[in-house]
Amino acid sequence: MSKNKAKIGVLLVNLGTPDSTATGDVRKYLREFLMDGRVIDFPFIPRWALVNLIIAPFRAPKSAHEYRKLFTERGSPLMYHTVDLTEKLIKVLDPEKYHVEFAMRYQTPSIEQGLEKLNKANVKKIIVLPLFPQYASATNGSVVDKVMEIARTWQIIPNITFINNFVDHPLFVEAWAELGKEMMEKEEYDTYLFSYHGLPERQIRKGSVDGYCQLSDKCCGNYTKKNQFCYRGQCFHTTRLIAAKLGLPEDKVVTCFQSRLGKDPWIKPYTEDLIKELSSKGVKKVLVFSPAFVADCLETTVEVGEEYKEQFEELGGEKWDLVPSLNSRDTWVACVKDLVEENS
Ligand SMILES: C=CC1=C(C)c2cc3[nH]c(cc4nc(cc5[nH]c(cc1n2)c(C)c5CCC(=O)O)C(CCC(=O)O)=C4C)c(C)c3C=C
Ligand SMILES: [Fe+2]
Ligand SMILES: [Fe+2]
Repeated sequence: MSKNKAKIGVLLVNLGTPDSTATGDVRKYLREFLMDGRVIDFPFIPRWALVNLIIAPFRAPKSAHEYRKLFTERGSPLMYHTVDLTEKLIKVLDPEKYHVEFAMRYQTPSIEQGLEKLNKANVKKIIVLPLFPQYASATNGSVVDKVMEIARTWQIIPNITFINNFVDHPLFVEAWAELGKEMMEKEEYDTYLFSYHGLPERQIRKGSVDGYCQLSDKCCGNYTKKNQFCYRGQCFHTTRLIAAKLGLPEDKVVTCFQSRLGKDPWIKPYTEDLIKELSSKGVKKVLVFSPAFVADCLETTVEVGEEYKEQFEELGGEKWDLVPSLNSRDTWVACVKDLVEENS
């Protein structure tokens, strides 16, 4: 390819993380994140009041304490794993064809900074890959919203392709199966628990085609064109694909949802309820997957790896092992490469 030919721009977008574990930085992060109307989908005034009068003042110190357990000498895992993934992707993609940048939906580096770099490089097209395997308005939808808010101010808007979700990409499934297999070679487990980030039920209903999703096993238990964008349906589908790849017995596999915030109903079953149920049935050894995340972060390492583990052990559980996330694992890098190339 000629050196003068315009390249394709690739923007990987992850959620974002506080700049440091200082309470002020955590508060700044929470404010930006939770004031997004796709995350807390209330009208502006009630959202502003909830975030600024309740969540930011009271939650920020508690969250900062949690982030102090998570950060390493390289900083936030969510950030450095995204950096590593980007660097590895640059190495495997054709350098004459692609210009790769990464950004965070909240805080830094911003989507605006990432897009400006691609714009300055005169790319002919931009592929945006939100690093969330299952589509949700609060994550992938919000990335699309932000990219368009910025691009609409440009005089020339190149072609922009958004990758909506990648739950059934074979290399995504393969990467999780490899990780699971590595854990299963060292230990035997009674139960395989798949814990996904939760969402308010109303956000699923708002996106439900013809009222199809009743938040039951009947609708979310199948993956069809009616619920192809239903977050809960996609999570159950992810579990089925990974479990099938690993040959796990169906009656040993459970799916649940973590991180509920506030009093409104979130999608069920809640992870903490399932832990109680499993313990009461005498389950002792659990292998936990968290495939709504592609990098280790607060939600995996601290919430699943420490807090839920503690709950399980207090109820008599013996083993609660968390499968590490995809991070910058080779099969995952190959998956991202393929997603980029097939959308070029
Ligand atoms: C209404 C609140 C929230 C919705 C909806 C929500 C959806 C959602 N989030 C992720 C991924 C991540 N969330 C993370 C942290 C986090 N999430 C919320 C709230 C909602 N998320 C809060 C308040 C926090 C901050 C932490 C805390 O104070 O407990 C993270 C971790 C970031 C890190 O720095 O490590 C991720 C990743 C998804 C995939 C999702 C919808 C499907
Ligand atoms: Fe979240
Ligand atoms: Fe459903």
